[in-house]
Amino acid sequence: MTSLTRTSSYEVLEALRTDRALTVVRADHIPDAAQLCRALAEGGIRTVELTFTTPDVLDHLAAAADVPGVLLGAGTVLTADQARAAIDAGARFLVTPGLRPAVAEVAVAAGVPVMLGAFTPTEVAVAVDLGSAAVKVFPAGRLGPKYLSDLRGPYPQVELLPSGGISADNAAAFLAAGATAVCAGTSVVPPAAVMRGDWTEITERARTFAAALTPSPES
Ligand SMILES: O=C[C@H](O)COP(=O)(O)O
Repeated sequence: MTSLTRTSSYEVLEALRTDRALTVVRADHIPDAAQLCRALAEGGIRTVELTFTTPDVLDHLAAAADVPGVLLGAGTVLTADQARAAIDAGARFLVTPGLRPAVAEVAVAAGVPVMLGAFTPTEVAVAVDLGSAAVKVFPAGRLGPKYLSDLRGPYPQVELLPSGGISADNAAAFLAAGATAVCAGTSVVPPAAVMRGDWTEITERARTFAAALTPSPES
């Protein structure tokens, strides 16, 4: 294991409640995962998810797991084997796109926070029952902030993380609708910028996104 430090659900949730954002990296190639994480942190986003759709993601997790000031996790975790491997590589939290009981089982047993994906009210309840620290609502952008506030009605105690189609243009609306934090992928971390190693662009996008999370006093 790269990092001997376990991260509790409390720590992950506190980071998300404070920063109100998580970035999702979904590129076919990452030239330098540590540099990518530094670029995001410099722009004000410290919680980063590297996904299993990226080849060699385990190597990238190991390379960036100990970047200071960054909370790094694994996303698109679909199987128990992937969950175990991600934890061994240093992932401090796991995210799934949908309900994956086997992933939840591994994470809960290892004491690693897991955020299961859900879309319907029934799935949100199942995710909580499976031990999800917070529930990723995916693809939230399709139905918009009102859908998130509708989910909050029966589940005021559930930490919801909308994902899919989130950008600087709609992030504040999702937060106002009750999201604990928003998950942004391509709008903050465009795969093309990652693949060419354009860390300046990534930092700028992170900065713009972070600034959009807090409505201006006039608005
Ligand atoms: O799993 C999360 C998504 O890949 C993020 O989607 P996005 O690129 O629309 O933000």
